[in-house]
This record gives sequence, C-alpha cells and structure tokens, in this order.
Amino acid sequence: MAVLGQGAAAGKPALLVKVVMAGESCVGKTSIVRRYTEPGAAATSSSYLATIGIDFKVKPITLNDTRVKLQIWDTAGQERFHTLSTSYFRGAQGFVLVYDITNMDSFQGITSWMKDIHEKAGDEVDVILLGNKCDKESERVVPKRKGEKEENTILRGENGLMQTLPHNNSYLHISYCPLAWEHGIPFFETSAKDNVNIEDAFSLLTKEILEKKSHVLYDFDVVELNESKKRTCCAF
Ligand SMILES: Nc1nc2c(ncn2[C@@H]2O[C@H](COP(=O)(O)OP(=O)(O)OP(=O)(O)O)[C@@H](O)[C@H]2O)c(=O)[nH]1
Repeated sequence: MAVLGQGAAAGKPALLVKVVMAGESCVGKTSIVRRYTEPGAAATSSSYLATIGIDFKVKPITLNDTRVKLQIWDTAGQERFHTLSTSYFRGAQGFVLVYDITNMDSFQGITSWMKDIHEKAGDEVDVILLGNKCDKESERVVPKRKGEKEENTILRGENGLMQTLPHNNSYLHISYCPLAWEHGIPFFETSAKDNVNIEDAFSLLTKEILEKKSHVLYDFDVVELNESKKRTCCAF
C-alpha cells in the first residue's frame, strides 16, 4: 500500500474514515492498532496495560489513488467501560471486531458486540472479524475452520444473499469462520505479535467503506484531540 502524499492522489483532499476497535478485554485491540499505526514499535509486551476509557490513532493511507485518513478509535474492552466504549460507536463507518483464539469467552462475546454495533451504528456499517493471537497455536481453543473449498469462499452478500467469490477476489486469503459467515462479514486470523494479516485486514475494511462513499467525509477540518493514557489494570 502506498503512503500518503505519493502518486496521483497527492494534492487531493483526504477522506476521513472513522473505524472503531471492539471486543472483550485483553484480546489485543490496542496491540493491533499499535502494530498497524506504529510499525517500528513493539506491538505486544509481557505486561498487559488495559485501555482506560478511549484512545485513538490516525493512519494516513492511499488506496486506489484515494487518500484516506483512517481515524482508529481503540475502546476499552472491560465491562465497566462498556457504556463509554459503545457510545463511541455512533458515527463510525467501520468496526474491527476482535476475539482471542486462546479465549473462548471472547469468541462467544462476539454476537453481543455485533448487536451493540448494529444498535449504535446501524445495519449498513462495515465490520471485519479478527481472531487474534494466531501465533499461540498451542493454546488455541477456538478452532480455525478453513473453507471446505479453498478456491470458493462463500460469504453472505447484500440483502443476506449467499455469494461465491472467485479465485482472484481479495477475500480468498480469509479463513472461513461460521460466525463471520452467519453475520456476512470478512474474517481474518491475525497476530499483532508477529504482524500477521493486520495490514490486509485494515485495507479490506477501508476498501469496503470506500465503496459506500456517500457515508465518508472529506478531511477539511482537523480537530486536535488529546490521546488518553493507558494504565496498568492493577492501578484500579
Ligand atoms: N502472543 C500474542 N499476544 C498478544 C497479541 N496481541 C496482544 N497480545 C497480548 O495480549 C495482552 C492484551 O493486549 P491488548 O492489546 O492490551 O488488549 P486489549 O484488547 O486492547 O485490552 P483492553 O484494553 O483491556 O480492551 C497484552 O499482554 C499483549 O501483549 C498477539 O497477537 N499475540
């Protein structure tokens, strides 16, 4: 993917896209955002720092000659922040919904998060499902269900209709997940630690959002916001 300011897109105003990270606590939302927005920094660490409230990062990208300023809101997964976190769902164009492949509860919570997303952000919003920590294969409790036919991944399309995607479609490297299929959304297994599928996941989500351009605004006004701090969970 090209960097902002390169190619034919330079000089055109950027589109502002709001994406929200959602999912249970400790699944790796912050690590995924860090991996994507700060490629040089260590995305994971041995000590877990829970997100307190809300945090956000901006990632400028260029996709098919369109400049996009991705505003990525990282919500806190802890139950006590649920009302606050879901209040940021309104106005989002896309969601990265994350579970941890080593934590069955986090996978079972996905249905409830989907409900929150549709209640707060509407039914038209784009969602992508990530099964994170795929580097921890020996601790896996959520099975990875590959598609029955590698060359034909079946997803639910618009109006709930099933569609079979061709060989050259970008969905092809997405694993099959019954839950994603049920909700008609793309699915990747990722590792923030080993940088697996992170960039591809955000690219696909952005591409889907841009296809519904009517919902996207130009970034004429940039609002300066202070980023919140992360604190150790044992501090509270
Ligand atoms: N092995 C491995 N560990 C990861 C991965 N992603 C995150 N972690 C670790 O998992 C723990 C939780 O990661 P966070 O990114 O803080 O999780 P979170 O979902 O933002 O958690 P909340 O802020 O409480 O909502 C940290 O110790 C991370 O280092 C991954 O892909 N692989």
